[in-house]
Amino acid sequence: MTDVPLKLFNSLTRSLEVFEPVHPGEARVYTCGPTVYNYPHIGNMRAYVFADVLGRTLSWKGYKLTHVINITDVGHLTDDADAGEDKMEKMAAEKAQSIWDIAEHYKQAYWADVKALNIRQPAQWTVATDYVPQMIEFAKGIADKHCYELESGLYFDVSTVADYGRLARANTEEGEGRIEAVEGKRNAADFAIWRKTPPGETRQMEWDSPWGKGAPGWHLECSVMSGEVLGFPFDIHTGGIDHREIHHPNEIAQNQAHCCTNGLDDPRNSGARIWMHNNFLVERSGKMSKSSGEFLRLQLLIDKGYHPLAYRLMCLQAHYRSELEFSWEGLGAALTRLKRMVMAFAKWREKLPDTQIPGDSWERERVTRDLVARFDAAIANDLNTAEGLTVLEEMLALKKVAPECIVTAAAKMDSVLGLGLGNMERADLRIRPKSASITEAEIEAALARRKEARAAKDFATSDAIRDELAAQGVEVMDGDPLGWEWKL
Ligand SMILES: Nc1ncnc2c1ncn2[C@@H]1O[C@H](COP(=O)(O)OP(=O)(O)OP(=O)(O)O)[C@@H](O)[C@H]1O
Ligand SMILES: [Zn+2]
Repeated sequence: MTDVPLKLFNSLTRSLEVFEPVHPGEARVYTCGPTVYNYPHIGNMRAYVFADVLGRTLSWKGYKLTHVINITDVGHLTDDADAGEDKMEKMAAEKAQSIWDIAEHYKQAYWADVKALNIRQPAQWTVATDYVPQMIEFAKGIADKHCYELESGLYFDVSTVADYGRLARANTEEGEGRIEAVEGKRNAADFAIWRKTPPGETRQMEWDSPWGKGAPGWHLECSVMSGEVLGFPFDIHTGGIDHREIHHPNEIAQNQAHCCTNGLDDPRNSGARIWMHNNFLVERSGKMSKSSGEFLRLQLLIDKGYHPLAYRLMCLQAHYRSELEFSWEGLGAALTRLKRMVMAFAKWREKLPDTQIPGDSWERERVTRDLVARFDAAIANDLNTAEGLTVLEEMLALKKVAPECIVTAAAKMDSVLGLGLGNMERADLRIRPKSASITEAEIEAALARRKEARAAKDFATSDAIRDELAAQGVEVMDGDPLGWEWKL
């Protein structure tokens, strides 16, 4: 069944590669986590839905997965390169709160979204500020050969490693034109691995180091946390497509320097074998961003009555390497599709015999075996979740198949998709929008009265109830094929 080799798109080579684990039978994955200076927008969450599907796929393929996601609570500047202020310091100043409080609040908010989207818990969440001593050690190890000191910090000289910027395929001479000119920098693309606190200033977060009081650079953080927990080289490093341009090339440069110093002599040792990137969720007006004022949070979707897993499904409908445009209509369509799947699955579940069903029951029938194999081939082809979904739907639409075969095969497919079909009822998908003035219980009570009136052929009362509900924004849907009866 799981014998189709897993192929993944490696951004380093810009090609599909068969996954060959560094450690037989294992898969070690590092995902760049959020900078917890603000709520994540749903675009950010696309990056974690993608990483989650990757992890689930590796588990499906039988690898023992170790997944690490970090929490950045220091060092990420308002520009990915060396320009601007520390995002955390800036927000703390704006809110007149301590950075630690800011970090805690937004980390919890992020975790709430992770849970709502059925993103599995990684083996470890690494928090940047817990690893500062290791970051200093790492920097000390590469400082002599690869770095130089300026007034503002310790800088990495990108000309000291072979083939810098190959991930971005950027022209390093121009440094993409985004890198702030710092007096004394040897190459435009050189970056700070340690930022000194300017004389006369105190930062809320600062540590002593051989280069003076200061804070680690954002790129250093991810090199250190990934190497510490997973060991170089590990299998897969993931992040959003923007990280392909600056953050990950800089991580790679540091990893190369570190690995060479530590006897892993290949000058192109990038730290991770495969680098994978999800494309952006965009709005009609452009890339979604929380730096630009109003932004879409998962909670806003819920407040408007959309189940968060409809957003997960929306992500799965697109390939992770394609841009995905967000629209409310698209989200509504995803919710309807999810409802259909949940209801179809529930129908099969109702038909199950009372006995305990073995998880491998799907292997008994040819049709479910074939469909699981097709699902496997889709997912093994660089995570083609869109096709995986249609295979699942095709199976749920079958007739005259033993229900235990369908239910176990669907549960198996859902272990990759993560839609939670097994523990959802259609009523769970009906969320009352925050703006609604009427409660679900009130709606249900009104509908029960209306049903009685109709049974008694009292159509005047029945119509009056419908009109009352309409006045409160509730649309009664007689004969709704999905059996939803009402919507707000
Ligand atoms: N619109 C988007 N669609 C998909 N992924 C995104 C989008 N914007 C950011 N990401 C990814 O989300 C993850 C978390 O990013 P992070 O917390 O650093 O947010 P950010 O870069 O400060 O956000 P923004 O720049 O949108 O304000 C990263 O992997 C990043 O590449
Ligand atoms: Zn990172």
